Amino acid sequence: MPSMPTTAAAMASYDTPEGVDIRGRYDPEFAAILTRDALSFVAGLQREFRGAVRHAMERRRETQRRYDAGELPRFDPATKFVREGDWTCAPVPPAIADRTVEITSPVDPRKMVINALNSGAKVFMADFEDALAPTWENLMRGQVNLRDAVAGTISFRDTARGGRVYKLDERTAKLFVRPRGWHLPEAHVFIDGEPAIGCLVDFGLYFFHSHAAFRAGQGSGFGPFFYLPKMEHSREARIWNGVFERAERVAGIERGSIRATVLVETLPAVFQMDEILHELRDHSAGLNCGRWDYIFSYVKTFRAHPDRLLPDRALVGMAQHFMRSYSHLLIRTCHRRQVHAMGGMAAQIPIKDDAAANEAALELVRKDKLREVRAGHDGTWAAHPGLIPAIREVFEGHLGGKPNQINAAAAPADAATITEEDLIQPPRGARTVEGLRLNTRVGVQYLAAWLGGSGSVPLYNLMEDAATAEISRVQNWQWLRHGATLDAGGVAVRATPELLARVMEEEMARVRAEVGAERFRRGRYAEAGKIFSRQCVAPELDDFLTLDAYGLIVVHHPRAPASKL
Ligand SMILES: CC(=O)SCCNC(=O)CCNC(=O)[C@H](O)C(C)(C)COP(=O)(O)OP(=O)(O)OC[C@H]1O[C@@H](n2cnc3c(N)ncnc32)[C@H](O)[C@@H]1OP(=O)(O)O
Ligand SMILES: O=CC(=O)O
Ligand SMILES: [Mg+2]
Repeated sequence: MPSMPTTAAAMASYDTPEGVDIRGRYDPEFAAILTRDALSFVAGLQREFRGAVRHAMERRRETQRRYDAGELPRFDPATKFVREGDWTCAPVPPAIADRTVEITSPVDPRKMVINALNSGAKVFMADFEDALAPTWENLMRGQVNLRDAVAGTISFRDTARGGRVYKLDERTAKLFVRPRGWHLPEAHVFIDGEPAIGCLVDFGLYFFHSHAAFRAGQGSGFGPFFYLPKMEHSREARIWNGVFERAERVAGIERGSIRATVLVETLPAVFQMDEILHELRDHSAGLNCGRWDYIFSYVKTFRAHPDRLLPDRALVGMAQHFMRSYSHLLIRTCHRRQVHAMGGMAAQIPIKDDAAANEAALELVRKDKLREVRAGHDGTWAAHPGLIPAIREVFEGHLGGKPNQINAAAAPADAATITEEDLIQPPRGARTVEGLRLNTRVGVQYLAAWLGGSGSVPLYNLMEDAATAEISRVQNWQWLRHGATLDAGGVAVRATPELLARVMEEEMARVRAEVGAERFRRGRYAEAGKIFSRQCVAPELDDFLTLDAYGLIVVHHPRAPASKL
């Protein structure tokens, strides 16, 4: 735990407008972001949209209660006219016609932001969401990094690498920024006595400081560009559209300047893709298959349906019928509406110490990307710069010089006839105690890293972030809740809290041996183990592990009693 600040800088405070209270640490660098005008802009967004956000979150809970009572997600008969209507989204801005390879990374560390912009990818998605633990320090440093990246002045001197200096190349990737989801509060910024809505802080501060430089540079007259996560219904897209319109009005820039790609990464949202694009039609930059959160959402949506248990996490890939159907329908929907249909993230990352294993991992990435481009995706994600040459080769080889396949109206043959049943068909495969062990080992290590301030980490040669960790948590919960039968090397055993307790003890010992006693003691592994166990056996499934654990990373200055958010 950091001690109370005593320097003059730490005793200074932010210059805030009426009704705004900053409870995060003071830092002169952060103060250049948290200016009175920028905070007034954020407060204006909060005041205009907080009622609609509250309502949307209540509607999520209400809809979930219906799923819990046995209803299945489906297309909404009331918006059939939108799905069947002949409309298109606004033309794609020339600056982002080519999005064949997009790299993602958290908005901090600074070095990673520079590396991502220089990586050779067409787009860099800078993340306040799945890849970032939303500590005050991470969020504010992230804002500083983004401002400097758009200004073109970002640089970094790496003392750990003999003082190597990082700065931007001549050509860089186009920047997209992903704010947090609607559900997350920002407990270091209070507006009118309540925590601000996290994504409005992320969006508002970045937009305020960078829109002019972005449009003049990166966006060639358009922008800034965004990725929007975890929406469940088009009413949530309508709120974002309102936020964009307000921002454009306040900034005095043309309507339709801001563009955003929506991640279709919840099960309810797949039934709303046309409706989401329609709400955002003047601000849309297409849809993306956020496959990891989508799997998480499948479990969450069907939490009360014992007939829809997932097999081991490693078996829930894009070849499963419900996943393939989702990706194919997304491609068809986007191309009908003349916007990009973006593919998702393969979780493999380079393996440094084993050439054969590295080649095998790269081959899996190539296969995944080939499937995507053949199906009609216009671009895809990479988690690491080392994957970009292989992914570019696959996409550019297939597109033959075209920036995308929107006008080719590419879509798989089955896409026009995908049914509600196709989209929810239970995945097939074995459920094993080994799967329970792996979920536990990965979930605990991810949570320990997240509590320590890292939101994306390499574990067992895969990239793990909040979305992939959520699958581990909810899958354990689901198996325990419904007493799933698991295979233990040919013997059938039932998933029970007692089994989890035993697995937890053994896996904690294994993690301790793997990371070493010293790192285990200094890290927050024991605390993470307790939280993860509690979440797996909770009578009611927690909506988000990051929301449940958020209070543990909130640090108020001057120190207030522990947050009870
Ligand atoms: C489900 C989803 O939402 S996916 C999207 C959200 N997830 C992400 O964005 C995860 C992005 N990826 C990462 O965070 C990282 O690649 C990790 C944590 C998985 C692995 O990171 P590391 O262990 O640091 O990787 P590694 O040691 O191989 O890094 C080598 C170099 O590549 C750089 N690098 C690694 N990943 C990235 C990245 N995504 N963007 C930019 N640079 C990167 C490192 O900065 C390092 O640079 P250096 O040689 O100049 O020092
Ligand atoms: O955000 C992406 C995902 O797969 O989740
Ligand atoms: Mg996600």
